[in-house]
Amino acid sequence: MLDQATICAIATSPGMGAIATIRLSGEKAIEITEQVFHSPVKNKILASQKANTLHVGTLREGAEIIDEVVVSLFRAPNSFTGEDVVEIGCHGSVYIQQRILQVLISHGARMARPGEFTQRAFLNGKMDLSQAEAVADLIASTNRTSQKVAINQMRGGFSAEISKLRHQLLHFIALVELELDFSEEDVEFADRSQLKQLVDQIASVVLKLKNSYQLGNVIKNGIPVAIVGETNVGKSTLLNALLNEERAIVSDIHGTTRDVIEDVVNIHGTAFRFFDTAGIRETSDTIENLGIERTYSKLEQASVILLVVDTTNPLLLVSERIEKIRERLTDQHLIITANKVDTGNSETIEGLKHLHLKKQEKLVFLSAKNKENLDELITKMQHVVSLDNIGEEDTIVTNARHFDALTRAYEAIERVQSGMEQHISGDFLAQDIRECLYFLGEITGEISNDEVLGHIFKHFCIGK
Ligand SMILES: Nc1nc2c(c(=O)[nH]1)N(C=O)[C@@H](CNc1ccc(C(=O)N[C@@H](CCC(=O)O)C(=O)O)cc1)CN2
Ligand SMILES: Nc1nc2c(ncn2[C@@H]2O[C@H](COP(=O)(O)OP(=O)(O)OP(=O)(O)O)[C@@H](O)[C@H]2O)c(=O)[nH]1
Ligand SMILES: [K+]
Ligand SMILES: [Mg+2]
Repeated sequence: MLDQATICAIATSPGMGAIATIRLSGEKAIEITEQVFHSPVKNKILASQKANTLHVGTLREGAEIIDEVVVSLFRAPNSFTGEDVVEIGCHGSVYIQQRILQVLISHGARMARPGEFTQRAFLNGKMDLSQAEAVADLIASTNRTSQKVAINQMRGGFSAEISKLRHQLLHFIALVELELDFSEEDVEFADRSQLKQLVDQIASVVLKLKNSYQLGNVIKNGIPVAIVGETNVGKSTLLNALLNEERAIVSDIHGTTRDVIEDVVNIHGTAFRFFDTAGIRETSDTIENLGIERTYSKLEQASVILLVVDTTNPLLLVSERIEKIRERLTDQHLIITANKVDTGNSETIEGLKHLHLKKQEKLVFLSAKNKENLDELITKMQHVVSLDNIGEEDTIVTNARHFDALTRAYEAIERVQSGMEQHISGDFLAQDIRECLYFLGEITGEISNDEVLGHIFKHFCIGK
């Protein structure tokens, strides 16, 4: 339900910058501003100004001037929210911004809830729900890839795909219903092989979208990289070097790291989520063993494994460690990171150079302590999981809610597919198709309720 109140909020980051923007939206946006704004132009009335115009003047409380401001006018339905919108550009002082908010509220506006401007844009049909959600993703984007995916979704890329699917599903229902109409005359009107082709095509698109979430999750949360190896090989030193920060404790004591240490860093536009882990060794220490168990579980969860080996150790030992980890991997990429080349054993280094690498494997020699050759490691990590080839047109699902809906839509489609194999009658097929439509409608917000909407918009920032 859309309430009629005129809402206001600071749209810019509080306490930062020379200029701040306060935004009002609603029927009384212009009227309320009128009462506190004074133009130096004689007899200028905001109410009679054209849409999309700017006006310089003073913002006052009674006779007192609070600030010199620029006011921008947008008129319904041509605004971000679809309502009358006024933006007040004032000076960046937190005190001034608060005073202006107070004076607007005392003239009848109320504070906007988090995400309420975007929620109104959705309720007024300016955008669908997945586009509104992309606004939040865009604000939170930290690199080129997450920005690209969010802007594509905000501009309706995902919505267009869903809408295409909806049309195909409706076409399917129409064909099936045609068949039903003629069934008494025993005519098989809808060519079932054509129907089958249509449903298979829909299923493959839904599956593609659903599966893109694996990549979408990586884009949103960073590529998971586990740093593993024996104790004291320099895993924590490597983490610190990659983060450029003394994040983990480094010492020459074996078993220094006990728990998983996690941090995200943006390297040349790609977010990596690193996990420094407890060194693997035989030990009777209970806590350390719990830590080692966590190391193994991170090994499973990561897409890239940095296996750190210590080149000051004998070749045989190092080779044995590599083999042990290889045995445990499924489809993760392995980068064997031969550390401590500054004091390394030359026989070990030579031997490693001749190590036979499998398809998903790479080898890099470096010194974590001296930050020597880190660039080569970074380059190799980027090659391993290249996100650069995400095209402008590719739709990538990054939102758990969408993934959930797609999963259920796909289940419904699978029921249609198996129903067709069993020559089930058209009205049962149509029922599952309608269910599929329902779940797709949840993504765009055609199907929604206050609870779902409340949950989505409360995670937005205030002023958005
Ligand atoms: N000052 C300001 N900057 C901003 C926003 C804003 O609301 N105000 N935005 C807020 O997110 C973003 C830009 N998005 C916007 C999207 C639509 C409209 C808008 O007024 N659309 C109307 C009118 C279009 C027209 O005049 O051609 C419309 O769609 O009908 C404004 C901003 C980022 N920068
Ligand atoms: N010479 C040299 N020493 C290094 C290098 N990298 C790490 N070290 C040293 O190796 C020792 C162990 O380093 P850590 O980073 O704590 O090793 P770890 O693998 O995290 O150890 P655990 O957490 O105990 O498993 C420290 O004394 C580091 O200074 C390197 O590239 N060269
Ligand atoms: K250590
Ligand atoms: Mg450590």
